[in-house]
Formats: sequence, C-alpha cells, structure tokens
Amino acid sequence: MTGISVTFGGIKALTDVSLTVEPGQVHGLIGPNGAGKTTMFNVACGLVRNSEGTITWRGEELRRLRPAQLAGLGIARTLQGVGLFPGLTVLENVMVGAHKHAKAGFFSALLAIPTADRDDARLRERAMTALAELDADDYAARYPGSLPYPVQKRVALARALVSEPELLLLDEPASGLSEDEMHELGELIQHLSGRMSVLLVEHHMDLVMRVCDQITVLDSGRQIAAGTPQQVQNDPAVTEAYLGDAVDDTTDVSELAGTDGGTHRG
Ligand SMILES: Nc1ncnc2c1ncn2[C@@H]1O[C@H](COP(=O)(O)OP(=O)(O)OP(=O)(O)O)[C@@H](O)[C@H]1O
Repeated sequence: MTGISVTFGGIKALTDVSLTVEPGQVHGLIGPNGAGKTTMFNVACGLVRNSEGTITWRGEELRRLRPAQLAGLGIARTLQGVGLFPGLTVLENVMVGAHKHAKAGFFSALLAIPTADRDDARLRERAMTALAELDADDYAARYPGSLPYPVQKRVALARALVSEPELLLLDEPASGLSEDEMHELGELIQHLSGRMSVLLVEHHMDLVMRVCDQITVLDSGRQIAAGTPQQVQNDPAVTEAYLGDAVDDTTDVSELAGTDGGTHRG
C-alpha cells in the first residue's frame, strides 16, 4: 500500500501512509487511539476507499478493492469483535469461510442439492481441520452464542484460515483475551507466518513486539516510524506519541471503551 490517504467528511484520517507486507512476514500496525490503524486496515479489506494512493497485490494494482473480492485474491480477515453467524453452528460458520473451495458451494449444500454432497464432505473436512488447528474442534456442533468469547475468537480465526489465505488481516485479535490466551495467539501467529503473510493491528505491545518482523507506527493519521520491533521501540517519536496517548487515556478512556474503533481522540 503506497501513499494511502483517506478523508472522512473533510477530515483526513490518513495522510500518505505506505506499508508493504512482505511474503511470510508478520507486519504490525500500531499507534495510539485514533491514529488511523483501523482505517488503514479497512482500506486493505476494501471496506474503506482511499482517496489517494495505490494498493498493489501480487504485483498488480487493485483499482477498486471490494470486500467480496478478498477471498478470490487469497486474502482473509478477522475484524474487531467476532462476527460469527449466531444461527449457524461453529462448523457451519467455518464452512462459510471455505465455500470458495467447493464447486457447488456451501449454500447449495444448505439447500440439500444432491450434487453438492461431495463438496459438502470436503468442506466439512477442511473446516474441521481449521478448527482443530485452533483447538476448537470440540465445539463444532455448538452455536457461537453458547461459547466463551475467547473460543468465539478462535472460531472466527478458523473461519479466516480455512480459505488458506496468502495474506491474513487481523484487527485486534488479542482483545478480550487473558495473558495465557494471548501467549498462545502469539505462538499461533508465528506458526501461521510459515505459510502466509500477516498484517496485525494490535494494542498489546508485548504481543506486537514478540511476533512482528516489521512494524509501522501511525499517529494522527501519519506514519511516524517504521522498522523492526527494536528500531521502533528505540524511536523517540514513538515514545512521545504513546506518552501523549497515556495522558489522553486518563481523561477519555471511558468514552473510548466499548466503541469499535471509529472513535474520536478529544
Ligand atoms: N467512519 C468514520 N467517519 C468519520 N471519522 C472516522 C471514521 N472512522 C474513523 N474516523 C476518524 O479517523 C481517525 C482514525 O480512526 P481509526 O479508528 O482508524 O484509528 P485507530 O488507530 O484504529 O484507533 P483505535 O485504536 O482507537 O481503534 C480518527 O480521528 C477517527 O475519529
């Protein structure tokens, strides 16, 4: 992504931000509240349109990226929160993520079209494999609403993984997780980077510093630093940006709590 700018109703949320997720690398996107991380992430998913800049994927410029195109491009994402379908079982939710691999497709399978039987079996197998990788296969027959939040997050991740993406976009995957669960998530992300690239938007610095190969730091919609975890940690501009945020947090943290990232920083 090169020279990305985004304007919301006259307000610039991003100004000339560039980042490249290299193959097989974990790229962290960090910054204080309201820095523009979610906006940049949403541009990468096709949920927000950039007013300037270019997105290049597999050597080709994507002129108009739409969320529905992602799977076909080999890109999968998880969003903040969980976003599972409450009326489908865990297994069915994950199968939705795999449907591009089936000839007839999951939806034909739901309609019980006979020719879909073989595809359905393949989908189930793939979905079960993804759930097993996330240690969530025991919950296959359960409904998401009956499961603890961290398990729901694992299922959402399984749904993203089942399409075997080349690039996985993760928006705050550690939110709501315990220390132990976060540690496991870190190990999983490192493990996954053996077979895909990862763009990680995350507030938990210890996780970011542990798993990322490269980090881009935003503040007030601008890129203020980029480099390895060590380079970024030693960058005075980064410390300064976070120090300012800590002061803000004491005043408006309750206002920010429970929002989905489209928050204003006083
Ligand atoms: N849909 C929107 N309409 C108007 N302004 C928006 C919208 N989404 C984000 N913004 C603004 O754009 C800026 C960047 O917000 P963004 O949510 O991308 O930051 P962030 O770094 O993800 O923040 P947080 O860590 O709090 O989630 C903020 O000033 C925010 O208020």
